[in-house]
Amino acid sequence: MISVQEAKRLAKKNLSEKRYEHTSNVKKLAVELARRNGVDEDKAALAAYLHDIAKELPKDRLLQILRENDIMSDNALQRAPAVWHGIVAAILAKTEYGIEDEEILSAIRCHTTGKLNMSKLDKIIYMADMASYERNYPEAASLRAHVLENLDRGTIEGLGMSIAWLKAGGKNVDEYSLAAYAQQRQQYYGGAGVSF
Ligand SMILES: Nc1ncnc2c1ncn2[C@@H]1O[C@H](COP(=O)(O)OP(=O)(O)O)[C@@H](O)[C@H]1O
Repeated sequence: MISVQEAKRLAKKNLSEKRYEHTSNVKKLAVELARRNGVDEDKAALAAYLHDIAKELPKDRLLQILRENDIMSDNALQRAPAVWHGIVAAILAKTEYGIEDEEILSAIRCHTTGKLNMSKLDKIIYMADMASYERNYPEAASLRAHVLENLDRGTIEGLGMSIAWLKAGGKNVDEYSLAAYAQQRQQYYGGAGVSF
């Protein structure tokens, strides 16, 4: 498996300056969240550096990688192209960078959508991406404060906000997000109804 330093170098090499800056901020928040929640900080750093590694690949290249790695494609071809880059990043992490750790691969794979049964690391990368330090939508700072205070509750808030934004923008919401949101709410708040 590659080192954190090597993952950092790969992110720098493969991403534009702006996206590298985002990635670097995701890493900072992910490591802080890992520290606060008893999660391995190196795993968080590795997943953070690699989460967007496929984001700037052209769509036809993403499609090719998904087709060539059907078994690892997590149903991508039935899902919106906007969520492909995380799945492809996990495929590259495994096949090109030798990452076998399923927790790291899962966190990279589901970073745009979440999924059922999210681990702490899945939540950390999902939320570090959504609330990273350069995000400037109005709720970004409070969402970041909330997730730093409580990972489970912050993740429910993040999933809910993302679903609401997508719906308001007339976009289809990935099934994985709807399932994650319903499950996390059920687990955290008990029987409280889901409003989506
Ligand atoms: N849960 C979702 N279901 C469907 N599409 C989504 C979902 N979350 C994000 N998207 C779409 O995927 C795009 C990329 O998401 P993401 O990787 O989180 O963006 P960013 O580049 O800001 O990190 C978003 O702009 C949005 O259109």
